[in-house]
Amino acid sequence: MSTGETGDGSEQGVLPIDPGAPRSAGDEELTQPVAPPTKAPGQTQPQQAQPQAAQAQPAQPSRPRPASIREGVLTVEDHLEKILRGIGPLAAYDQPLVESLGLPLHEAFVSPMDLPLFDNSSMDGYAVRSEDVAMAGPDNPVMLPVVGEIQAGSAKPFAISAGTAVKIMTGAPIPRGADAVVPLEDTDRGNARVQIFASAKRGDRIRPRGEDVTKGDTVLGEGTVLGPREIGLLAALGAPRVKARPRPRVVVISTGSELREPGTHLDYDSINDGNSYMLAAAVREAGAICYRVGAVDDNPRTFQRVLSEQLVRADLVVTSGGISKGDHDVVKETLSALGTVEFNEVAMQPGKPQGFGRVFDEQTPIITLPGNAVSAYVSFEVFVLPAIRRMMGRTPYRRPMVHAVLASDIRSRPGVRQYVRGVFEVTHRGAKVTPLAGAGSHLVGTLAKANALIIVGEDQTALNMGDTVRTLVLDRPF
Ligand SMILES: Nc1nc2c(c(=O)[nH]1)N[C@H]1C(S)=C(S)[C@@H](COP(=O)(O)OP(=O)(O)OC[C@H]3O[C@@H](n4cnc5c(N)ncnc54)[C@H](O)[C@@H]3O)O[C@H]1N2
Ligand code: MOO
Repeated sequence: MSTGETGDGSEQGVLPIDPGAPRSAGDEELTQPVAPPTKAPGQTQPQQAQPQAAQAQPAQPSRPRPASIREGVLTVEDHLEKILRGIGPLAAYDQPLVESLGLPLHEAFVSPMDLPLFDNSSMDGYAVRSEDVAMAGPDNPVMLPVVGEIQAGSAKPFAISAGTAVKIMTGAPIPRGADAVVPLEDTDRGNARVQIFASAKRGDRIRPRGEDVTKGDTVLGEGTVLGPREIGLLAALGAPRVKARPRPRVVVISTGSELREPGTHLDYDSINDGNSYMLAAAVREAGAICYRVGAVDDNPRTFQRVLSEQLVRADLVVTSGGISKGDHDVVKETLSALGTVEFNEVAMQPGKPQGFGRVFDEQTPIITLPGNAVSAYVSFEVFVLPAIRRMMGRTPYRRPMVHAVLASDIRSRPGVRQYVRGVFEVTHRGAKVTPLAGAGSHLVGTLAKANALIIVGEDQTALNMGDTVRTLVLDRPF
């Protein structure tokens, strides 16, 4: 059995797309214009195109809503759509080549030159005229005077005349008049004169100009995700920079007066700030640049000050904690007052409380995640990862789902989409996923054992051993 990838992870087929990326059916409604890059004082990268503010563009219920979801609760799709509508692709500009690793090429790359750029030798040996060595053999050496030596990088324009040879190194330009190279091993390696013990045909051991790439060829299409091979090719073609959307700069802030920096003293009532490290790593894994801000306490003034200080370097802010129903939910309290961030209950577990909007004059997008570690992780996977990919112009935005056979029963309550931690493996019988025991949103030990999230739909209350289930296989590049 194959692992049956089902394409984009969207449940109902809505795949919002950025204007620069290839389109597929159903994308039109979220196509947005991209403004030219602008630079605010102190910014190191052009700002992202400003799409509609979240509150100005309420999510349109564009697909059937599972019947079991309570009124007033957003579906996962609704919340994701709201985020993707509210966060546009960053404006593309020239990126240093190595920095472009993992970014999609903004426009097709047309080769400005032939590769190889000139006929050159594929071996160390002697450049000759093939007709001069046509009769050469082990018992019938041909003796030729050596009129010079050409190394790779030698600028000397060489030409040979009939009955002569030039010593030549791998990669060096073939002198005019020569049409073959005899390798050193088939000669006596002479310097003034050389004995040649093998014949050579026209073109032997010559790498001809334009053999690999012809000037004017489209060598990399628009949207090609740049890896080491593509970057190597671009450099070989003389491009020190390449046009791509930049890596988004994501500021990660965790909130909670109980949080301490790992490695510092813990009182009986304090815990280590695991989330900001987990989220920072996830941001980086998604291909973005992360600025991890240590934990801030539950004082709204502190939170507001830290947030506003950070915006100068943020294309996106991600917070964890402080958004549920408690008395000291600092993120919700502070940002609700601004009126540009909406907090909702989303029909998912873990990850029920969520928020999204824009903040301050910069109108920087902010995604607020719940504080429970597993909730923060799952929320990142479901909402932040697609947003980062959209900013970079990487499609699909969402991780493709994989079908796998369930190894033990799962029970769920109706009205929420459950993301159950599991272990995915491919056995000789096909793809299999085993749910891990322990559903608590605080269980980071279990989270670290998982490599997959099993999806239980909103209207499903049970998945049984042997069922084929939808699974997000984590950590896989896509
Ligand atoms: N009365 C209700 N209480 C709660 C509800 C509810 O609906 N009614 N929802 C629960 C759910 S579900 C979640 S999820 C959490 C989300 O709460 P917050 O986003 O406000 O998060 P906090 O209260 O700040 O923290 C929750 C939990 O996570 C720990 N935490 C927070 N930050 C970190 C961090 N950076 N590293 C490690 N652990 C962290 C924190 O200590 C708490 O234990 O609310 C439920 N409550
Ligand atoms: O929804 Mo909370 O995220 O279950 O723990």
